Formats: sequence, structure tokens, C-alpha cells
Amino acid sequence: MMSDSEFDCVVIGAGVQGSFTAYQLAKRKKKTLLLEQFVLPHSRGSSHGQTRIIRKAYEEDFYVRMMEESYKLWTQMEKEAGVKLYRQTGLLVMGPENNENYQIRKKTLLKNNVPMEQLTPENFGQHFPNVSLAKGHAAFVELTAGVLYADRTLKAVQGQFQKLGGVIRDNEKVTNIKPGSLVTVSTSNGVYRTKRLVIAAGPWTNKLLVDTGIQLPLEVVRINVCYWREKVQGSYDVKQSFPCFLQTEGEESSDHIYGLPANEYPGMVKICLHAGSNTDPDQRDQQTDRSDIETLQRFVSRRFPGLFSEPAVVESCLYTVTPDDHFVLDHHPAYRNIVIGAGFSGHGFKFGPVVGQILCDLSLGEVPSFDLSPFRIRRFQAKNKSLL
Ligand SMILES: Cc1cc2nc3c(=O)[nH]c(=O)nc-3n(C[C@H](O)[C@H](O)[C@H](O)COP(=O)(O)OP(=O)(O)OC[C@H]3O[C@@H](n4cnc5c(N)ncnc54)[C@H](O)[C@@H]3O)c2cc1C
Ligand SMILES: O=C(O)[C@@H]1CCCC=N1
Repeated sequence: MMSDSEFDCVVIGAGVQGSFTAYQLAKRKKKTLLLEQFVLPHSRGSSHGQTRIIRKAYEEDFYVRMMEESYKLWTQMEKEAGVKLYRQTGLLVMGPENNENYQIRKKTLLKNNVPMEQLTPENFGQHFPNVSLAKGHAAFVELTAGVLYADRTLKAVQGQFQKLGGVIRDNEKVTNIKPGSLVTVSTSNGVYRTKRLVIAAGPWTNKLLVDTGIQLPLEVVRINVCYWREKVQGSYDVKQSFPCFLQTEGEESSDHIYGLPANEYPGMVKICLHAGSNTDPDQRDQQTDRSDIETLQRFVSRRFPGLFSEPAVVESCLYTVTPDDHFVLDHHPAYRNIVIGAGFSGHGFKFGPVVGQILCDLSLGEVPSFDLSPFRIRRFQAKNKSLL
């Protein structure tokens, strides 16, 4: 019989990845504790806000395959929790016709039979009268892409976890990890012992890993989340079937620009640059760089003539970025009973259900159904031995 402070598994971090992992562990009848440093819900990490894009438009086949499973698991969670988490809107992908990144993405979708519609510069305006396609650019629509409701997801997954007997302790910061066959986890409120630990701490990952003797090559980046007001309300609204969009590269920036239809704030479209400035997650609001906003203003005024080119609302969110933009899903190199899910590099939300399954499999010593070589920690070792 385990005491109240002993668990089969402790998960650190109640963002999207930690919450789905804890849910999977509880589903497999493991006594699981989910620890969160802030009072839930909170907006200090990477998973807050109302919406995220779900798509299969990736360059790599392995992400497309993971998304096939993820879509099924999103539907399953919607049914189990009785809430709508996904809305199909399509994803408009635009990029320079001859750009490698744009072309590979298109080919990967075609190869994997993802439903899509290719547009021409001639018919683009009929489909999207309020968007101006740049000269020399091409476009297609990934039809099954859409919007995920983020805050609602966290509430649903954490609720299902608790229904399965899982314990959430929020406002409880992990202050020390002592590895061992039973890992000792000290928090601001107590001490727990667990057979297995999953670290899903988002931007705080390296702060926690110090105790376990490693550091990963992760950069924490602050993103200015900008909302742009419509000149005529409804022109880019989710209810009018305006899609999510992705501009792979353009005159304004070599970084991607992406957006979601007006949804959370009536009459405002979310458009962001997929880049920002480095920050310490505990000092996020001291990072005030707004150079990305100037890039976005140029983009909005050229490509979205129906929006005012001054953001009406600017919020903050954090990315935790790896050197190759691929995730870390692996065992700790020195301690097999510690599993790490990190470095989601600004595109991990849509994978939440499948990441939860993978981290749970790894933690229980089971073989995940995906090839995890792109996500192994040793890929960094080969490049820079001093990082580990
Ligand atoms: C602006 C923006 C737009 C994005 N758009 C998309 C998109 O369209 N589609 C998509 O798929 N993805 C998108 N992403 C990426 C996606 O949101 C992230 O990849 C995902 O939310 C990462 O989740 P996480 O659980 O790893 O991190 P987090 O959500 O940050 O969760 C980590 C949690 O760990 C907790 N924690 C840390 N340290 C401790 C400690 N010591 N003790 C206790 N708790 C601790 C933190 O408080 C936090 O709650 C976007 C991200 C941003 C910022
Ligand atoms: O993951 C996503 O879909 C978004 C859009 C592209 C850049 C990052 N996040």
C-alpha cells in the first residue's frame, strides 16, 4: 500500500504536454500526481490562450504520421469530455512558388494523401477576396486543418485525469529532484517519492534538469501574440469559414508568419511571427522587444488589406526552441525512470494527445508506436558534447 506521498508516477508541468501525459498514465491505472507551479489556469508558459492551429502541413513525413494518430486522439478526447476542441477551417499555405520549404511541404501532403486544394494566382482572389497573394507566390489549402481550443483543452484533459483518480497539485513549485530507483521530488509544499518522473516543464525545463546533471540546448523565446482589427467586422471570421494561414517566407520576413481567423476577440484576427527574442521565463515581461511587430505591420498592410495595420491587442507566450526545431521525447541519459518531454519549438500543441501517449509509453518502459530517433537527446550530443 502506497502512502499519500508515494506515486507510481509524478508529472511536472500542467501545460498541454504534461496534462495529456498524466491523463494517459492515469488511464493505464497508474497512481499519478501532476504538479504545477502556478495556480491553474495560468498564462505564464506556452499552452494558454484560446486557440492553436492543427494541421498536417509539415515538411517531414514523421510529423504527418504522428498527426494522423493525434487527430484520432483529439476526437476521442472530445467524446470523452463532451466538449468541442477542434473546428475545421482549413489552412491556407502561401509561399514563394520556387521556395524549397513551400514545395517540400506541398509534396509531403500530396505523398501522404492529405486532402488539399491547389490554388492559382488567377483563382486565388475568388477564394480569398480579402487576402492579397504576393507576386511570384503560390498557394494551397489543407482542407482538414483547423483551430484547436487551447484553454478548453487543458480544462478538459485535466478534468478527465481527475475523473480517473489522478491528483493535481497546483501552486506547488518543484524545487528539487533527487534521482534514484525511487525519485524524490521536493516542492514548495512537500516531498514526494515516485517510481517514475516525467518532466514536461516547458520553458523551465533546464532550470529543473540542473538537479539531474544535464542541460539541453533549449532557447526560451518570447512571442508577441498580436490581434489585428477588421475594417469591416466579419471579413476574416471563423463563422464565415475564413481559414487559418501560414506564409512560409515572404518579402517581409524569412521567418514564417501565421494566423487564425477572428474568434476569441470579436472582429480581431490573430497574426504572429514565428520568431521572437530570448528571455528567462521568470523575467518574461522584462523582455519588451517589438521588432517583430514592425515586420508584421508590413505584412498586414500588404497582404491583409481588410485589417488595420496596428495591432489592437498584444499578448505574450513562450516558445522553447531546439536547434533543429524538433521535440525532445526521451529518457534522461543517466536515469531511465526520468522521461523528458520538451523543446516543442512553437508547434507542439496539436501533438499534445500523441505526445502524452509517447511520454507515458516511455515512462512505463513500453515501446512507442513511432520512431523516436528525430526526438532523441543524443542528436545534440553528436553536435556538441559539452551540452550534456
Ligand atoms: C504564440 C504561440 C502560438 C503557438 N501556436 C501553435 C499552433 O498554432 N499550433 C501548435 O500546434 N502549437 C502552437 N504553439 C506551441 C504550443 O503551444 C507549445 O508547443 C505547447 O503549448 C508546449 O506545451 P508544454 O506543456 O511543453 O509547455 P507549457 O505549457 O509551458 O507547460 C509547462 C508547465 O510546467 C510548469 N512548470 C515549470 N516548472 C515547474 C516547476 N518547477 N514546478 C511545477 N511546475 C512547473 C509551468 O508552469 C507550465 O505550466 C504556439 C505557442 C505559442 C507561444
Ligand atoms: O504549429 C503551428 O501550426 C503554428 C503555425 C506555424 C508556426 C508555428 N506554429
